[in-house]
Amino acid sequence: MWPRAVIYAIAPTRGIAGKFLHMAPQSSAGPRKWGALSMGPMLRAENLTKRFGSHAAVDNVSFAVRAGAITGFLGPAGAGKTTTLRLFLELVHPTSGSALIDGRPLHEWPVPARKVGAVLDGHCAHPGRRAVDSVRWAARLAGTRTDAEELLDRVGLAEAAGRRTGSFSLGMLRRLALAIALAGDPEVVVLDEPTSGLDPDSMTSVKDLLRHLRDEGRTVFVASRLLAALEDLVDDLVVIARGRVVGSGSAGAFIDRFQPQAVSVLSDQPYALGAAVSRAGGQVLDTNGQRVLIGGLSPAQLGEIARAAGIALFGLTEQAPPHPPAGPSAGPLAGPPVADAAGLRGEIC
Ligand SMILES: Nc1ncnc2c1ncn2[C@@H]1O[C@H](COP(=O)(O)OP(=O)(O)OP(=O)(O)O)[C@@H](O)[C@H]1O
Repeated sequence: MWPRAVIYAIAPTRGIAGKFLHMAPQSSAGPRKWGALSMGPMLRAENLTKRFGSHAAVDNVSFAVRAGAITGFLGPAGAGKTTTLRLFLELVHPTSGSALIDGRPLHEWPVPARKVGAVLDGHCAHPGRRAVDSVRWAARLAGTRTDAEELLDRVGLAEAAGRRTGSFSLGMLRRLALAIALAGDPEVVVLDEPTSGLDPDSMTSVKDLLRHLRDEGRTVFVASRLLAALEDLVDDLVVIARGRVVGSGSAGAFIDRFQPQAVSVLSDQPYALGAAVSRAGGQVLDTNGQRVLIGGLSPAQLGEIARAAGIALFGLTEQAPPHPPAGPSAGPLAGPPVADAAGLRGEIC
């Protein structure tokens, strides 16, 4: 069942490739699947539980992540995303159940760094060491011949390759962490909030890199609280709340299913915005001073259109559909759908 408290917002980003995810059902009345079965899984959680004392951070979770796709792991703060990633990486041990990578626990792979590269936070290099040396070191540990300079170039750190990382910004450290994770030429890349704290250009380049990794045939599993951070990136989604998977499947189908019918925005150029919207095939449903109600476009599309036209948007709000989607598990969306003033962030909670 989708919980009533699914609140969401979508950033002004491009559309999503509609692909499918294979997921092991948790029970007959278990989490919602909105895609069809497809390729075999690369990551699989089976009845996975992790308790900290009496608290189940991850509660009997089962899901699978398709090989060769980018899968988003979406959930609010405290949902159990990081704990699940840590379970796959064997940084914590499950209370029960299993977290398998390509059918085995990570430690059973001869060189784990060649199977999985992971970034859970941006702090992974000695501050006194040069970036290029940290990447070389990681490559040496994994036994690969990775060209550290080329890899740093791929993550946008070519200029900083020779610098000691103690002076790096958060965004640079995140890129460096990604380069270190990729030094083992891994089949699977696991990332926790990889675009958090990055400026828009850095976000775009990190997302482009992740798409390249997918296009190279790697499996990318990326956790985020924000659908906006994933929407234009992921093929599939697994959604977790309060330690339980509440749904999984095609990201496009997820968005379509919960797409509101109208988007309300504030703009100091309402007429120019209306014209741009009409040119793009959307409809201006209503105007009231600076507030414009737009139909037929997602917030993501609207953001793109406004950005392309050089029009600033403020107070973007999604309007819940007047009739909730049909189906036994598609409860009405509760709470105010939110997107912040710039329309750059959204949250599922
Ligand atoms: N080492 C720990 N000891 C006790 N409780 C923990 C520990 N690690 C996580 N938790 C708890 O488990 C729950 C899930 O935490 P987790 O960090 O996995 O969530 P999350 O979805 O990654 O959240 P966020 O998006 O804020 O990082 C939270 O209630 C958290 O407080």
